[in-house]
Amino acid sequence: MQKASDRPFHHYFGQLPLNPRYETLGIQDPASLEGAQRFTSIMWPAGNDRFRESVHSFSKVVVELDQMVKRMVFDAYGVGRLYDSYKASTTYQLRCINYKSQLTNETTDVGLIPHTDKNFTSILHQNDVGGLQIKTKDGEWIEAAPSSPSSFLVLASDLFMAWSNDRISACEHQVVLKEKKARYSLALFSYIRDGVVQVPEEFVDDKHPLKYKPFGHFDYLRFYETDEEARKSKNPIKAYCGV
Ligand SMILES: O=C(O)CCC(=O)C(=O)O
Ligand SMILES: [Fe+2]
Repeated sequence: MQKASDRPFHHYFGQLPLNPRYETLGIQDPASLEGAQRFTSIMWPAGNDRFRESVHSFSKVVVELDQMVKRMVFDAYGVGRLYDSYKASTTYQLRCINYKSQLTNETTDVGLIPHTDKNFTSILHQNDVGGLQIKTKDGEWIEAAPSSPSSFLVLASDLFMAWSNDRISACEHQVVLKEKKARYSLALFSYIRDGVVQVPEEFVDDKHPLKYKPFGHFDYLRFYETDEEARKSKNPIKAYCGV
């Protein structure tokens, strides 16, 4: 397998001791023709137009959904003025995820252990094999069953929480594999490519003191990737840049 990205968390993952059934490949900038082409040429040096077209057209639509949701949230929180510059510094990764149906002597139903994502937003789409669960604010796990085959789930991740000075919570989720079939899902992750992530001044006042220092998104990912303690922490983004 060719390592095709120097960005943290943009490469292949699989055979992880905590998540043995989870395996995923990341496609960088999937909504651009160049991004879809770059990945396709790595996997199929002789070309695969159908795959490239599917990645590109799927990602374009899901990126539009991401932008629409974020614009609504920025407007609702009174910081619509920041949306365009935020959008200009956003980059995307599409992760194609496979949960193996069975491993030899495999007994675990763990697909993915409980976590929050380390990006800004995640948009998830799963096949007919369910398993995604979301933790409510009361600490209860609920099934996130799609209402139709074309359902998408938009989750706020660590960056959305830090940027909003904790007004928005990062969504804790996990995958529990109850069926014997293979499970496939697609996750579009958004990242801040340039500059620092900073809490807007509108979110800070006497009642809401600043909770996060300005930080770079990829610096946070590198910290998380290399720091064992950070990965064990209940709230790694607070450990990284909490005030
Ligand atoms: O497979 C899913 O539905 C969720 C994937 C996920 O949470 C992740 O890759 O971070
Ligand atoms: Fe996740």
